[in-house]
Amino acid sequence: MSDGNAGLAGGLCAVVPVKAFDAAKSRLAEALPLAARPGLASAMLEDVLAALAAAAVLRPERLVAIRVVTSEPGAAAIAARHGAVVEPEAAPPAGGQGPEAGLNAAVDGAARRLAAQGTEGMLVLPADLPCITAAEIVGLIDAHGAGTPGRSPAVTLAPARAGGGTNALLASPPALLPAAYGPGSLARHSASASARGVRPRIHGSRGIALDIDTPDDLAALAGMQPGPCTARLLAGEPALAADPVPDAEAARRAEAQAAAQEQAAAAKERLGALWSMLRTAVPGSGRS
Ligand SMILES: Nc1nc2c(ncn2[C@@H]2O[C@H](COP(=O)(O)OP(=O)(O)OP(=O)(O)O)[C@@H](O)[C@H]2O)c(=O)[nH]1
Ligand SMILES: O=C(O)[C@H](O)COP(=O)(O)O
Repeated sequence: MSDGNAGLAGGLCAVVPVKAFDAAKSRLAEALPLAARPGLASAMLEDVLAALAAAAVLRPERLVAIRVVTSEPGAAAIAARHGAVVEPEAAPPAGGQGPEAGLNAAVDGAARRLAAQGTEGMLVLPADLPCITAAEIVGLIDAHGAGTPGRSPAVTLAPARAGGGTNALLASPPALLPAAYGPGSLARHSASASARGVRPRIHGSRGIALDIDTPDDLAALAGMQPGPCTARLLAGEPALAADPVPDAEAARRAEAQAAAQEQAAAAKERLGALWSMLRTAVPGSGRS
């Protein structure tokens, strides 16, 4: 992976915007006291960056750098553990619109810098996706397509499970679209791509779809497999000592394991559907 600016031209740079930990996750106020929210925000960031670092090992020629755009001092140590570079965020424009003004300004600033450096594309992921896996990131990057010099513009979007949000935004070139986060942003990002003559690819992915905004999202974590830092936090265990940046073999094993789990879940779903079809088609075939 690039150590910052060098060698970006041929690939994608991941950008993770991070709000100050002590202001983050305010919509969880009903479920989590203020004192618990910075810990959750930093654990989820740790899991997102670990998944990105592992994906960079699996697709070294495509995912060439990871940047964390933030004014949060505590993000530096976390970023460093995963080979990510911190970029200070620009202040949002005065009178910027809505609570997402800071997020949109941070992403647009990162996109402009990447465009100026000749980077092929940008992958924006929020820091609140505790279930994201390296295999899912690889799936997203592969769906976006191979990078070729002077490739045509492309946009790939991964939806949030709720609220019409955008949980992953891949744009080639990086500043193709202005960031338009906020409720219903998936439709805005899609329309913005179409207006530029680019048909957006919509790439659904189960772990990426769960961003933790509300108490309902926290409850949804119960049926999912969060990354190790978030899992330990939710189990009330002390934080994990950071895993080192994964080697290629460990990343491949994790990818194979995640793919096997996904296949097993899909097979179970197909069997369930087949069983209920049979029960409908052949009355009295059910055991109940
Ligand atoms: N750099 C930067 N990142 C932001 C800003 N606002 C939100 N983010 C990040 O954008 C992603 C999505 O954020 P949200 O879920 O909208 O905001 P949040 O602070 O995590 O949660 P709420 O306080 O409940 O809105 C997360 O990674 C946030 O850390 C901002 O002003 N600057
Ligand atoms: O547009 C979005 O997806 C959101 O506003 C930003 O993320 P959130 O769903 O975490 O608020």
